[in-house]
Amino acid sequence: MAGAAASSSSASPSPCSPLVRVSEVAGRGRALVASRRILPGEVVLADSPLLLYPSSLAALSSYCSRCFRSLPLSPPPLRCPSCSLAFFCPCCCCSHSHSHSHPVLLCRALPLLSKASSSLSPDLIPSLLFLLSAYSLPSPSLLRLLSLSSSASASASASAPPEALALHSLLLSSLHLPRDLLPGSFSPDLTAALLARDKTNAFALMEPSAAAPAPGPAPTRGVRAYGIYPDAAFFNHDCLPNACRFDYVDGPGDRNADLTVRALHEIPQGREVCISYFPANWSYKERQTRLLEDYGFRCECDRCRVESQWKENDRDQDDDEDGGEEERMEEGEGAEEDGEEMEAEEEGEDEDGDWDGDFPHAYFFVRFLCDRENCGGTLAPLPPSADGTLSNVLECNVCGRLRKEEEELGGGGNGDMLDE
Ligand SMILES: C[S@@+](CC[C@H](N)C(=O)[O-])C[C@H]1O[C@@H](n2cnc3c(N)ncnc32)[C@H](O)[C@@H]1O
Repeated sequence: MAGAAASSSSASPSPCSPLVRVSEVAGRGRALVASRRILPGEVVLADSPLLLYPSSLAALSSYCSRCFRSLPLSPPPLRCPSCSLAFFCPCCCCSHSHSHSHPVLLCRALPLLSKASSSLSPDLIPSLLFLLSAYSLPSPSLLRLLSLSSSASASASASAPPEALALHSLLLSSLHLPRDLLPGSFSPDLTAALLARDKTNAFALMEPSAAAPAPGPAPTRGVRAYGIYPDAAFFNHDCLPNACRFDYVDGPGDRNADLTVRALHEIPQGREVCISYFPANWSYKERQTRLLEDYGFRCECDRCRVESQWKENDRDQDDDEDGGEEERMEEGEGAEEDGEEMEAEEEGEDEDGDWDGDFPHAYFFVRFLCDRENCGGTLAPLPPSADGTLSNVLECNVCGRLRKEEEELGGGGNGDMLDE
């Protein structure tokens, strides 16, 4: 289960939550560690984005370019008068000055990018949108972005990797961006450093799920935007996380694009708080491949230690049952695990609220993995009430389904669905 105890603390930045502090953990870099006992469902962190950027050019006409809410049909959204490609919510976002809502560099580049897009691989567009957004940041935010970790593989080489050089020259050649619009720091090395931060730290914000989820398989949801969150970027990964993240981008208020991380179960003081960087039902092979390629480390969590001992046949079978491909730190869209098989092998909880035994993920799958077909989300309890009363309702962070927790697990069912 998630989280080695932190070994030593450092003078790292303080996160915006009193529930966690930044600590150095051997072999894992900086980590977020519980500064007190955290209750099931408690909000560990609510973090505002340092940077948000659209996932594609098509997303520009569906989501406000400032707050990334879905654009309403009425009253009509405001089209950016300069680039004509970006839209803004009619009320709150139009009232911001144009340069605040839509940075000049991005605004000037979008028509050029749109024109060039037919001759570019679609895979390059999100990276170009990221670079344009990052190079539009004010210096303190750019420095903050660069202070985040980048995966070992990206930072291992002394010179900028070829993909970064190609993207850098695309900004200059295909887009013909005027030099005077680019910051003085614009360089191939900086482009490479920014791309490495994006790869290691970006969270995907999903397209909205249905307000009242219909029964049956979860519909496939694309990505509306990517965000970099300066404090959430300190969460390390665990294949059996003790927390998971939620976003409510279409919600009310001016912090709609915040990322909220809630505890799945009680977390003792001093324990590292970890999330999963992708759907928890991914196979051992998929997890290890993604973590090595995109995050530069080999996972040695309890679950991986157990699964690394499995016979190849078992693993292949496991791989066949899993599926789905997601980008960045995202949960959802995986295929189902065999819940019945997992239930039969449940293990017990130790005194720290972690699960011991040879098969530590059995309990996790039964209790915290959404069983809706095609979902792959993680379930976390709703936050406790003001007087500390724990909620017995679990919310899925992908399909949004609410499920009432059973008094005891192992009764064969998965609790009552509240929203069917
Ligand atoms: C989003 S950052 C997390 C914060 C990071 N540890 C830091 O020092 O800023 C992701 C990076 O943290 C490290 N990391 C995350 N989870 C890890 C784990 N379970 N084991 C080892 N390293 C991990 C990897 O270097 C990864 O590329």
